[in-house]
Amino acid sequence: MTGTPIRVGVLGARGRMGAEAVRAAEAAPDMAVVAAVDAGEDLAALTGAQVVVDFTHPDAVMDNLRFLVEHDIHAVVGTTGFSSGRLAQVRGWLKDKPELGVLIAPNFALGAVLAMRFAEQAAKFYDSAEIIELHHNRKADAPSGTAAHTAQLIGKARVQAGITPGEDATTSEVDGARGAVIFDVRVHSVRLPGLVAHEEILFGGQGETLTIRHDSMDRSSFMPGVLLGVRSVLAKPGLTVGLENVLDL
Ligand SMILES: NC(=O)C1=CN([C@@H]2O[C@H](COP(=O)(O)OP(=O)(O)OC[C@H]3O[C@@H](n4cnc5c(N)ncnc54)[C@H](OP(=O)(O)O)[C@@H]3O)[C@@H](O)[C@H]2O)C=CC1
Ligand SMILES: O=C(O)C1=N[C@H](C(=O)O)C[C@H](O)C1
Repeated sequence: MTGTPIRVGVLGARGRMGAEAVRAAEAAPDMAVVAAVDAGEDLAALTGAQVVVDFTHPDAVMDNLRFLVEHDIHAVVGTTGFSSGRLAQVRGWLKDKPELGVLIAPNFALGAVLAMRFAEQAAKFYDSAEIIELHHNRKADAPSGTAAHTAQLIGKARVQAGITPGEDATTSEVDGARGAVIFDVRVHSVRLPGLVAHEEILFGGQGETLTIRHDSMDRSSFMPGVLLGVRSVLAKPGLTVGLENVLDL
């Protein structure tokens, strides 16, 4: 490595993803971990960092982000739970910080990012689509941030193509049996021990179906994306949503 390493802090450092991020950044030749902070610990420990990676909880992430922006620290955020209202709030905080970058990505796994892109492309050709996301049973939020983002991409692509959602003859339903509706797309959440993070995007058309599936078998799958995020956020001011925006897709 030549040059000074990027000073990295990790929030949620003792969690499943945070611990993995600490290990990955420590192993990266161009990074040095200068702070590892978990729940109940003082955020002031992060003030020596150039970039902080956040894998905490949807209830905690906005306070963390406000602190980071206030202290001119770039942020790479994997924590889920970002509504359009929350994103607007972050944009507002960044208005007076023209050099600061925040990257929020619902999924850092390359395959998951590609699956979302492929789903967005397929959405123009099918009026019927449903998503099944499958995760470990320690996950706090449902549906997953990835599934919600995928549904949004499909919904927007359909609107752009002038496609209305296809027929669904269901008139009698046990509550929840047809899943949650996000941007007119049905999303079904499975929670089981043994799983890590999986998503299936199903399209139905005349006499055919198309299934796009991604599996994270291990949390190391997210790390190349996290490290790429840390490297790119320094040169990408403002709010960026989605790793696809720093990949050459
Ligand atoms: N974008 C992506 O690619 C991925 C995103 N995720 C998302 O990342 C988030 C974390 O997932 P995961 O690691 O599995 O969850 P964990 O529960 O394993 O880890 C979260 C950690 O954050 C800690 N924490 C909670 N609040 C704070 C706070 N205010 N400040 C500092 N630390 C805090 C928790 O402590 P305690 O347990 O004591 O509360 C815990 O140690 C989730 O939103 C998940 O959906 C997960 C995988 C990939
Ligand atoms: O909690 C998880 O584990 C994951 N969360 C993210 C999400 O909600 O999409 C990303 C990945 O699916 C793993």
